[in-house]
Amino acid sequence: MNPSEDLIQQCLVEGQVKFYEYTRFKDIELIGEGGYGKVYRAIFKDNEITVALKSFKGNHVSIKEIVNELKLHCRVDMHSNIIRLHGATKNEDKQNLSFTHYMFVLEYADSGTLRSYLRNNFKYLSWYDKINFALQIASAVKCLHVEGIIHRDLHSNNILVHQKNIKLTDFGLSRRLDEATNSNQKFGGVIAYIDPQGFEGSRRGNKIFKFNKKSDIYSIGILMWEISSGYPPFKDDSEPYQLASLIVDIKNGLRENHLYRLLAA
Ligand SMILES: Nc1ncnc2c1ncn2[C@@H]1O[C@H](COP(=O)(O)OP(=O)(O)OP(=O)(O)O)[C@@H](O)[C@H]1O
Repeated sequence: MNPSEDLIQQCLVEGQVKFYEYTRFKDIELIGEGGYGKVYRAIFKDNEITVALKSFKGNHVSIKEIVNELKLHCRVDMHSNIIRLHGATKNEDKQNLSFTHYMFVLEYADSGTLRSYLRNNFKYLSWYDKINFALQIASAVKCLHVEGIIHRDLHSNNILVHQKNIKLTDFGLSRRLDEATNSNQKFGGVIAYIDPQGFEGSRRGNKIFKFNKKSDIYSIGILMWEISSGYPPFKDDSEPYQLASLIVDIKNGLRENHLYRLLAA
C-alpha cells in the first residue's frame, strides 16, 4: 500500500466508512465520467440493489481531497435528498489502476443529473414538481449548513434525480466552514452558479473574499431560475457566452431574466 492510501485505510479502520470487497459487485458498467474520475453502475450481489461506484483519476485529485469528500459525506449521510454513501471498495484489477483503485459505493440515482432531467422532462413537470425540487435542494443544503459544511459547487450537473426526487452529490469542493473561511480559496464550480463576489479577485476592499453559506444560497437562486425556466443559466445557443466575458458581465450585474426566457420560448 502506498503511504497516501494509508489515509483512506485509516477512515476505513476508524469505521467511518464501511468496506465492501469488489467481488461482491457484478454487472459493472461505465455510466459517466467527470473531471475527477469515472462512475459505474453495478449490482450489489447480496441483495441485488443497484449502486454507483465512483473512481478517481490519477493526478487530478489528491488522496487528501478524496478523504475530505469521504469524511464530509459521512457527516450528512442521513438526509433523503443527499446521495447515500454506502461505503468504499477497492478495484483489484491491476490493468485498470491509475492513482488509486479505491472507489466510493454510492446510492444510485436512476434519472441522471438535474440538467439532463430538465432537458428531457421539463414539459411534463407541474409547478408542484418544480417547487418540490426547489424545496428539496434547499433542505439538502440546509442540512450541510447545519453541519457547518459549505458545498461550494452547486450546479445542475452535481444534483441527481431519483424517482422524481433530488439527490445532492459531489462534495469534492466542499469544505468545513471553519476551513473554508480560514484559507485562501481557489474558486471552483461552474461560472454561472458562483457567487459573483468570488470574481472580485482575491480582494474585495481590503478583505479577502471567503466563500460562505451565502455563496451556496446564491447558487440555489440560480438553480431555482433554472428549474422554473427549464434552461441552463446564460446558455444561449445562438450567441454563446465566452467564459471571460461572462465573468465580467456577471461582475457588472448581469443576471438571467425569467420573463425574457418565457417570452422567447
Ligand atoms: N450516484 C450516482 N447515480 C447515478 N449516476 C451518477 C451518480 N454519480 C454520478 N453519476 C453520473 O456520472 C456522471 C459523472 O459524475 P461525477 O460526479 O464524477 O462528475 P461530474 O459531477 O459530472 O463532474 P465533476 O466531478 O468534474 O464536477 C454524472 O454526470 C452522472 O451522470
